Amino acid sequence: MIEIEGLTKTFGSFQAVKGIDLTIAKGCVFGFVGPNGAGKSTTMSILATLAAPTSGTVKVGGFDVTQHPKEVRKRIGYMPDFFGVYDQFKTIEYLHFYGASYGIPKAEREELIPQLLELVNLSDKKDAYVDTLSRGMKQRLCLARCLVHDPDLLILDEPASGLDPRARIEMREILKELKAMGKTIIISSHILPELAEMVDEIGVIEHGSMVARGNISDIQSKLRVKRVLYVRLLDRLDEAESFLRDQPLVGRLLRDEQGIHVHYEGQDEEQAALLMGLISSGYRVVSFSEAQTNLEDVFLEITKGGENVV
Ligand SMILES: Nc1ncnc2c1ncn2[C@@H]1O[C@H](COP(=O)(O)OP(=O)(O)OP(=O)(O)O)[C@@H](O)[C@H]1O
Repeated sequence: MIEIEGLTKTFGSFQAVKGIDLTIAKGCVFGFVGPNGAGKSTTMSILATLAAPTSGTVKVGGFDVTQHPKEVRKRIGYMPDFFGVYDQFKTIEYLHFYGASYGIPKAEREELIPQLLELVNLSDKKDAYVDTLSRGMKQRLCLARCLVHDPDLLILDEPASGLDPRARIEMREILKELKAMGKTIIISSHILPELAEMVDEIGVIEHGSMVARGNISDIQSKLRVKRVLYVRLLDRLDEAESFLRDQPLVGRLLRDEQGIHVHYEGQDEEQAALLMGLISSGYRVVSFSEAQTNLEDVFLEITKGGENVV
């Protein structure tokens, strides 16, 4: 659905995008993650035909964004990070306005728009003025607007930003439905955990370069992000702590009342040996488990200085 090769974009002497290659298959939900100013919006606006590449090629559904922008526009729905919503419209009028702009006949719109409102959970707000909607509702309305012409690809720039947890869950559920309808979705965020729950794959961009790409667990293992083990003991915590400190591959230790968090660089084999060592030394281990690696840590690890190129 998306083929990007050697994409660069410069503004004056500043290079915002520095040679990105990216292929996204049809039906994939792809998360584009990176800190503020990394180049996500620039790349997405090029995909949406609103900015021209400085060099490289970008194709959507086989059509080049520079040579065939109209063909590309038919196939995409673009939700920018800042959008206007024409406050004087009611929700339903707003969607009719966009539908008409795409040349959809009135009779067709009469059928389509209630379905779209249903999809984004705004049926009960159809007669509300747009300026009375909450931020989450406006985001969902904007998503419905992107869908009026039934595009194959959705380009969503930070659709969850500024939403409370409940509104984020709603957005995630809608994206799931869109995926089930066969849409390809590229979605950006500067918060990795926010995306992790919604996407099949992620690409991490920093300073205009793609520094990592894959599914979350691939990226974690490629970066060999340290495991964090939690060892809960019945007693002798002080002794266990110094025992653990002397073991190979053990990093930072953090104590709480019942146990010890162990930053550990070993793999499964070594981890099993560590547990055997504790038990054979007489420590009464209640539990020995791998704590979930914090995605925020993974993200910081990937983007520190842009040197961890995967
Ligand atoms: N029209 C422009 N003129 C000059 N510089 C620009 C322009 N648009 C973007 N930039 C610069 O390009 C870089 C990338 O910006 P971009 O908006 O793509 O980042 P982003 O990853 O989307 O960040 P954010 O999460 O803050 O939206 C930034 O340093 C930005 O200041």
